[in-house]
Amino acid sequence: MNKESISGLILAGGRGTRMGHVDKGLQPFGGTTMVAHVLARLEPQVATVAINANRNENTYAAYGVPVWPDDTPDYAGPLAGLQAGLRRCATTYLLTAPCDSPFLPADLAERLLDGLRAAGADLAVAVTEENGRRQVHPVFCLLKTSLEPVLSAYLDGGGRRMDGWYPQIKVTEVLFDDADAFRNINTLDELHELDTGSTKPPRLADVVSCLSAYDPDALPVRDAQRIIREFVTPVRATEMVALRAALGRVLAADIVSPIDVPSHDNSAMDGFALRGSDLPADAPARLAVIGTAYAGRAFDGSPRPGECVRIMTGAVMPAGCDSVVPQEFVSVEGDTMVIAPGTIRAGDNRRLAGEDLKSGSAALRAGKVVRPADLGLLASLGVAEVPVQRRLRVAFFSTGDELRSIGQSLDEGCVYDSNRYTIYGMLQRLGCDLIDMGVVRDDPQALEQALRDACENADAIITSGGVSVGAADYTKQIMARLGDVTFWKIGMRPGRPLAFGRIHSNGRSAFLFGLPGNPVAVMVSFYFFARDALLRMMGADAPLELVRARAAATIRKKPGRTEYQRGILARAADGQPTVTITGAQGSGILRSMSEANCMVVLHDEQGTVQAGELVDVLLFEGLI
Ligand SMILES: Nc1nc2c(c(=O)[nH]1)N[C@H]1C(S)=C(S)[C@@H](COP(=O)(O)OP(=O)(O)OC[C@H]3O[C@@H](n4cnc5c(N)ncnc54)[C@H](O)[C@@H]3O)O[C@H]1N2
Ligand code: MOO
Ligand SMILES: [Mg+2]
Repeated sequence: MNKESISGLILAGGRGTRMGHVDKGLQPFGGTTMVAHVLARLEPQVATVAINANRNENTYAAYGVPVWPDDTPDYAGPLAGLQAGLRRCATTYLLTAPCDSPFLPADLAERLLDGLRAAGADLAVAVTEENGRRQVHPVFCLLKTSLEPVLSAYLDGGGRRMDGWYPQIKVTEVLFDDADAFRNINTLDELHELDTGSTKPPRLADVVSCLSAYDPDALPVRDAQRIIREFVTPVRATEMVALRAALGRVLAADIVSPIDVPSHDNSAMDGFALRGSDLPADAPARLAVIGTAYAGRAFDGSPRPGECVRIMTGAVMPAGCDSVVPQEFVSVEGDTMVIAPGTIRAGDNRRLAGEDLKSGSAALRAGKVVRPADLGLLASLGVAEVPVQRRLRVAFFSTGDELRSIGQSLDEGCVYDSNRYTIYGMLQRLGCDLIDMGVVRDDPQALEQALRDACENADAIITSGGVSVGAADYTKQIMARLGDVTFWKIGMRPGRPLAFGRIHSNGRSAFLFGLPGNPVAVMVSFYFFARDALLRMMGADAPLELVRARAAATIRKKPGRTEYQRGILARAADGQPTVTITGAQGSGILRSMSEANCMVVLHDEQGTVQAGELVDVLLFEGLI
C-alpha cells in the first residue's frame, strides 16, 4: 500500500453539543484522551496526520501534529473541516476519521484506497452491516485532494450534509466487517461507561435499603463505610508504563512469571560444590578440586564421585552436585579439599531453580499498589513495562466566606484555609491526579459552578465545610440538586457530618465526598471514608491495618459512637508499644494532629479505657 500518497485528518472541530459542549477529542479515555487514541491508530496508516480543531488549538498542537481550524466561521460541521484539510493537504489523497472513534480499523487507509482504485472512484467511504442493516460512515472516507473546488462550491451554496455533495462526484462504498471499530462515543456517560466498565451505578436508596436499620442522623461508622464501598465503582481504564513509573501505581493485571527465578540451581555460598553422597559419615573426606564455577560463568563438566568444584555465590551448581560447603569450614591441601564429618548436610547451601518464582505462576496480583520490592521483583522477571490503572482524577476545594488563602490578609474573623493543604497531602500520597480548585465562597451560584466544573473534569470530588446545619451552609442544597447525594450524621467524633453521593453535570458524573469543615474532622473523615472509596475506584486492594498497643493512661470514652483520638505511639520502659493521647482533642486543633504519629480508634461498643488496656491504633507512617 502506498501510504506516502495519503494524509490523515482527524475531525475534532465540532461543538460537542451532545457532550454538553465539551471538546470531545480532549475527553479522558483509556488513560489518555480520545484524540490520542485516534492519532495512535491513524499515524501508522498514512504519511502525515493533522487535526481539524476550532478550539483548544494549543492543546491539540501538543500532540505534535499540525492543527487546522475551519476556514469558515460558526462550526459549519465536518465538511468545513474536510475543506480545511483538502486546502492544506500536500498528498494525492486525504483520509478522515472523527476524534471520537478510538477503535477505528488499523487497515482503514489500505482498504479504502484499494476500494477507491478498484472502482476508479473519487471518494471511498466505509460501510458496515449489522443485523442486515447497512450503515454508511461518511466521516470515515478517503478522497482525492483534487476535489477541493467541488466541495467548496457545495459549501458556498449552503450545503452542509456530509454526503450532500456525493451526486457531483464518483463515490464507492467499502465494506468493513467490524462494526464496533467505527463506534463513536457521543455522550459523556457513554465515554465514562467505556472508561469505567460500569453501566449505571446503583442508586443510594438501593444500597441503603440493604441495611436492617438505617438512620441517616445516627449512622454507625461501619454502616457508612459499607454503603460507600458498595456505591463506588472502579475506573476500568488502564495503561502501560515503564517499570520505574509503576512505583505507587495500582497493578491492572496479574503479572505471571515468564521464567523460573532463579533459572538454575545455584550456590548460596562461596565454597565447594560437592555430591551429598560424598559427605563423610565419621571420618574426614578428601575430595579432588577439579575446577571453578563463577557467578555468570558455569563450570563446564560433571564432577565424578570423590570430586568437587570451587564455587562462588550465585554460580550455577555443577551437574551431579547438590550441596555446598562454605570455604571457611574446610581446609585445602594443594588440589584436595578436606572436610570434617558433620560440617554440612546433603542439600545445604543450594538455592533451587524456581524457589523464588516458578514460571507460569502469578508473581504479583492485580490490585496491588507497587512498592520498591515489587519493582525489584518485576525486574527479576525481566518485565520492562507494567499494566497499571490510570490515575484517579480528584478535584477538591474548600468552602467558606471566612477562609483566606495564603498571601491574603487575614481580615477580622477569618482563618487561613488549611483543609486544602491537608487534603492535598492525603490525595498526593494516594497517588491521585489532583485538581485544586481553591476556595469557593458561601454563595449558591459559585458553589454550583464549582461543583459542576469539578464533576465535568474529575472522577471524584472532595469538598470541605458547609455540610453541617449552619445558616450559610448552602453546600447541601446544591449538592442534593446536582445528583444522588445523602447527608449523614455519623456516630463518630470528630467528623460527624458527611455528605456522600454522585453528582452529574453535562453528561458527566463524579463521586462526591462533602467532608466537614473542622480541620481535624476533615482528615478523620478522609482517612476513614474517602480513602477506602478512592482506592476502590483506583482498583486497589489496600485496607487500613490497625495495630494493638497499650494505653499509657485512662482514655475517657462514651459507648455508642466511634472516637478517633490523636496519639503518640512509643516503646515504654519495658519495651512494649504504648500509646499516649496528644492533649486537647477539639476537632479544630490541628496542632495535636501534627504532633501525633497515630490515631487511637475507639470502637462503638467500647467505653472508657483503663491504663494498661490494649487499644487499636492506626499508624500514620508505614514502611514503604
Ligand atoms: N448545631 C450544630 N452545629 C454543628 C454541628 C451540629 O451537629 N449541630 N456539627 C458540628 C460539627 S461536629 C462539625 S464537624 C461542624 C461541621 O461544619 P461544616 O461542615 O458545616 O463546616 P463549616 O461550618 O463550614 O466550618 C466548620 C469550622 O471549620 C472551619 N473551617 C472550614 N473550612 C476550613 C478550611 N478550609 N480551613 C480551615 N478551617 C476551616 C470553619 O472556619 C469553622 O470553624 O459543624 C459543627 N456545628
Ligand atoms: O464531628 Mo465535628 O468533626 O466533631 O467537629
Ligand atoms: Mg457549618
